[in-house]
Amino acid sequence: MKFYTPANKILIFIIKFALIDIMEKNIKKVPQQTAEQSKILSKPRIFFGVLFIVTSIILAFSFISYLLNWKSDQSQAGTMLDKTVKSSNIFGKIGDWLGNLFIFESLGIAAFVVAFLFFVFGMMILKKNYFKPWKTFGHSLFLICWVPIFMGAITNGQGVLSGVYGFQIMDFLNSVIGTVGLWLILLVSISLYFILEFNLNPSNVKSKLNDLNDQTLGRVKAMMPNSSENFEADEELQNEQDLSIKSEDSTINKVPDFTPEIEIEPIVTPNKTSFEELPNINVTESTGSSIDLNPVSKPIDIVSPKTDHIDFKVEVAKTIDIVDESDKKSQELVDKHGLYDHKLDLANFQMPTIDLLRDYGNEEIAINREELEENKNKIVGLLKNFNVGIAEIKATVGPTVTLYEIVPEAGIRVASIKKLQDDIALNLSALGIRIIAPMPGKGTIGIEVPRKNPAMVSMRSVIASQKFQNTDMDLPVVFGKTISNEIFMADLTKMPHLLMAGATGQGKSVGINAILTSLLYKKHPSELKFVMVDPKKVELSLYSKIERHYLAKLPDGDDAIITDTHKVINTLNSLCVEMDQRYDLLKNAFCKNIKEYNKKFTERKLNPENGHRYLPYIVLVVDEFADLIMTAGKEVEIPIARLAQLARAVGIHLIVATQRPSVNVITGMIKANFPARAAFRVISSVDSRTILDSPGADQLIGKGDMLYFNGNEIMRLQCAFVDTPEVEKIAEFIGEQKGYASAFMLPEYSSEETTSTVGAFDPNEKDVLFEDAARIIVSTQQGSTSMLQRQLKLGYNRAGRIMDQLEASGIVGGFNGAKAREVQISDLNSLEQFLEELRK
Ligand SMILES: Nc1ncnc2c1ncn2[C@@H]1O[C@H](COP(=O)(O)OP(=O)(O)OP(=O)(O)O)[C@@H](O)[C@H]1O
Repeated sequence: MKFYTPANKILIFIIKFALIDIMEKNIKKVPQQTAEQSKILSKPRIFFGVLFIVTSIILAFSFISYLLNWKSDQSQAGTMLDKTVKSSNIFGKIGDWLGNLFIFESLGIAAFVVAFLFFVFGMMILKKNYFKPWKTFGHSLFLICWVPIFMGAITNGQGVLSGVYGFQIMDFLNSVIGTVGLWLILLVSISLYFILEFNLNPSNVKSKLNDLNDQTLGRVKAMMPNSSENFEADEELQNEQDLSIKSEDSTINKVPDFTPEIEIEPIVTPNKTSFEELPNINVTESTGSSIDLNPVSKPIDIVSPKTDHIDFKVEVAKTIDIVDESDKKSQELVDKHGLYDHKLDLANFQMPTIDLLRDYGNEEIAINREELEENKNKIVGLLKNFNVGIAEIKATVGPTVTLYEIVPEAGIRVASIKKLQDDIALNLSALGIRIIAPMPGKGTIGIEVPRKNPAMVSMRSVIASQKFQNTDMDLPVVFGKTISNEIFMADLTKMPHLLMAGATGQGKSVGINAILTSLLYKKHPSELKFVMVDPKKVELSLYSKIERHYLAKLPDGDDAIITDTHKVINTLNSLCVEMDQRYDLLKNAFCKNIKEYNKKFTERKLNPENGHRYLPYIVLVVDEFADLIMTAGKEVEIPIARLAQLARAVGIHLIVATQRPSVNVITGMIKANFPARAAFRVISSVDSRTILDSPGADQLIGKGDMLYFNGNEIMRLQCAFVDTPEVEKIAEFIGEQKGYASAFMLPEYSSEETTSTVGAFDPNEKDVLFEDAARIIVSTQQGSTSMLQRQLKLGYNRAGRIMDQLEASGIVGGFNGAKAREVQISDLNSLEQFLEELRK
């Protein structure tokens, strides 16, 4: 079968041209370009645009004509130059040739898709963006592949509907997999296509049908009288409308007994709510006219038929128009450039694949009936010995723990069962017995008994689960499975910070890796950055490979993974600066949180020239917090507490882990701001109380057995297991892909001791960019080195030197801690005079 048929060549040419056009569009995202400029079409564009559209029309009509006459015309092959032979095609022999080429010899009726592509392409060249290029080409390609084979299967190659291409592939498939297989492929592929492309699944279709139903019902209801009062009113209205039809030349204002028909545009609901308290005013929905929402709009007079013609004036507040104006601008930008795509810099970035995670294979929960029966008998027997009668007992088998739920007989006190925890543990001779009395929301008492042969919960199984794959959480963190074997996930943005504790060797590092892995599997590098603090130096070092993709660091930081306590202090303070800057951006954009802000930015409602940028989430991971507190104390505690208190709205979240959850490490200030806690096995019940405010973590069995407290209730989970080689593979997979030029730069922060006193200003030694920098600083009124870095594309050291010179010359004030320096000159005119003076 020939691949390079003329039809295919044309298709390839179209795709190439489309790619060039799309790339051109992306490159041309220059904000200064005005809407007018972009609308002007160059002559070649007009020529080629029209050429493509005309070609598409010729193709389409030739194809239609060919389909009607192909039998009689096919015998004329090779008579192109013979004037005596006439063709019945609307475009003569050329039309006939085109039809033969595209329909008979290649694609069958799918040739119309080619004609359509010519049309789309012509439209794109003329900058009429009615079609989304990628989607259109995607759909077209699918149809070009699928339709001929399908037609071939239906017609069995008879006629021209399948074309040679369709028939040959159908024939080949038929011989390889048989007719049933062929139909199966066709049906599965078209179903998949609809499901994936149009998100058609039964629930979706059902909800869409429901919506449609609701809308229709709503409309019908709106037309129906819903009370006798309304009914009467409607009758009156009907009478009055009849009247109004009779007196055709009367107007609303002139005729008192006339109820106006007002069509409310979709944004203004034809509301009963705003009008129903007014007696006898009927507002009906109709088509044709609309309320003018312009500020100059005439007041609308609504005349009530019953109340002696009291004028009711509705005026539209002018502010609506202001919003409309800015919305219009952003809409224009969106129409021109599309929505802002934060992934564009790393558009080809591939998310890690599931096969990077190991399949451990032993995840089936094998129910050992003997063990269950034995434990049940022991529990019942023991409770009986202590005169605790049981009405019912039920067991739920989880990966590591079996939960026995008992309903005690009437009159038994819960406290008396709780007291028996140690006795039950002794009797079952098992570690890790936990009694939950009562089980929240269940009316039972739970006894968790560890299983003799626990099942492994692998990271692979939880990442591959539908629950994780289909989640719409902003920062989904999958911990593992609950004791009823359900996958447990939580949204880090809702936590909003997580405190983890666990004695050494109990699964804390695996837990951190599980959290990081789940985020890496869901978030694009443009959406998420990690700040990693690892005083132990070995736990998080694996992640250094993803520095240019996912890590954030200080401008002068050598390693993105911070191991030095002094640098930790600077980084935490720098995060506080980032937090403050983000709050300023949110304030200027009138947004309450990062989600709203990023949405506005994506919709091009925020101007990057005013400092706005797409804000990735930042997750700070501290592996050994106790060590930091011991070496740096308050210097670390204060910024951590500040971040924990304030940073959630601006997308900065903290995960702090410690081996020793003692009160001098997890102070009241820290604890109060970390509602979500995860506890692996700890040494004593005092530690358990420090981390969870209740005992229990000391009763865990280790190896990822954990308790998770979400602020309300404590849940027992089995943490998913992800081994170091798996994390290494994921980091390698990401690290090998194209990344950003460097790690995400946090704002500079230098502690007071590190900023040297700035000497006297020497005009001869000033940097060549000194004046430009001064203009930027004065025009923005922000004395920030990182802004200079960004605007002038400088390294940190040079920008810092220029800032020192600006300070020495008196243009900016001294170093101001976490805040930007004060700018001493208020406008550009004064600055120019000042620079003139300096030049003398
Ligand atoms: N979720 C889990 N499932 C199965 N086994 C686990 C799980 N988590 C941890 N383990 C086992 O426990 C061992 C120790 O885990 P991990 O390294 O996470 O401990 P740790 O608490 O971080 O210790 P340290 O603080 O000393 O680093 C692992 O090597 C593994 O064998």
